[in-house]
Amino acid sequence: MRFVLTGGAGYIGSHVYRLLKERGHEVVVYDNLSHGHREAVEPSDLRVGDLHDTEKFREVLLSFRPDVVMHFAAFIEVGISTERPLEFFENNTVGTIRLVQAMMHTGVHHFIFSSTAAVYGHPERVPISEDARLTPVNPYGSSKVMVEEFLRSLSEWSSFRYVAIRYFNAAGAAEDGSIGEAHDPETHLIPLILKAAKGERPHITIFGTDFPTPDGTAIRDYIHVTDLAEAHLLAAEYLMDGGESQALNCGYSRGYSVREVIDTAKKVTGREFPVIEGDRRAGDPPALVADSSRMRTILGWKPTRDDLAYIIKTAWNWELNRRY
Ligand SMILES: NC(=O)c1ccc[n+]([C@@H]2O[C@H](COP(=O)([O-])OP(=O)(O)OC[C@H]3O[C@@H](n4cnc5c(N)ncnc54)[C@H](O)[C@@H]3O)[C@@H](O)[C@H]2O)c1
Ligand SMILES: O=c1ccn([C@@H]2O[C@H](COP(=O)(O)OP(=O)(O)O[C@H]3O[C@H](CO)[C@H](O)[C@H](O)[C@H]3O)[C@@H](O)[C@H]2O)c(=O)[nH]1
Repeated sequence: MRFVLTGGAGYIGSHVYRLLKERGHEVVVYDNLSHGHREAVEPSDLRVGDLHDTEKFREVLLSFRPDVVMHFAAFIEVGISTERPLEFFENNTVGTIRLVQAMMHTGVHHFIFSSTAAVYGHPERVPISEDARLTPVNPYGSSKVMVEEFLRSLSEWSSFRYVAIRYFNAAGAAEDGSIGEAHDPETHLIPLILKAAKGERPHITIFGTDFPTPDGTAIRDYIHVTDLAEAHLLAAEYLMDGGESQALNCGYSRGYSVREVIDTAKKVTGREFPVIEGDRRAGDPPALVADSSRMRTILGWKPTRDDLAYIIKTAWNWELNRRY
């Protein structure tokens, strides 16, 4: 198959890029490199361009003629979204509508969208099924819910079809350590713990020890980025086989607390580092765990890396030998 990946020079997109190439597919990455890394992609597969440059994106679609567009490009930092909400609606919501317009005008009708567990806000029940109410609690989550609603309606009234994958917490790195997570600023738990283990940061702070969870710290469903990448390929095959539009959760349906993640990281790295107990981070829900049965049934997704120690081991390998 032929794929265009927006945001393919970023963390998750570059792992999907790698998987698709390994499986023999043809891939073009469209990324403005605002947060991505040139080194993550073969130079001949990279087109540097912005979501808002509709002309340039149309040219890429017309010259490359993809079967499927996978759309990773977005602003991702929840905290920044609460300070600069407009930028998130502009990049994540308006940017996606412009992109889909260009697709429709050039006859490309299959779309995979990077959605997020943040669409659920503070869920009433855990594990969370796709039928749970979408009540985002920050502009980042709202920007993604608006896109999902746009996609749902568009696909009802046109030949456009999509899979929105609601990622839970993507983590880990390619097994060979050649690509991995490199956000700036980095706010995600596992890379921050590993920077403390490496001595690059003085400590790790636990954001909140008074949550209604067994050890008082927040629970998340950490999923290895390569299992997440597999879900994208399955979703593309599903659409190419005529599958209907869907929004699907992607997680292991198993949660770990912040303390459990820190303890596992200490074992995996063999390093001790200071752990500080701090206040809750604004807006953090106590527990986000996916009910991923729909994805397993509809796409036949069978993750093989459901092991927190393995996830941290690959992230540690990357952290010690980072190329970018
Ligand atoms: N990392 C997670 O745990 C997580 C969880 C849920 C959802 N997501 C979603 O997954 C997607 C990828 O996340 P990531 O962690 O790989 O982020 P990332 O920042 O590493 O990658 C995003 C990429 O998009 C590019 N980009 C941003 N705006 C652009 C624009 N206007 N034009 C062209 N390129 C642009 C950036 O340069 C970057 O390479 C995002 O849509 C994010 O919302 C991520
Ligand atoms: O220094 C830190 C960093 C994080 N945490 C805690 O660790 C957990 C995970 O935090 P991350 O920042 O790694 O991830 P989030 O769950 O906050 O958010 C991530 O996953 C969400 C979906 O679950 C969204 O998609 C979001 O974009 C993405 O960043 C949270 O309880 C957070 O409070 C700490 O205790 N200390």
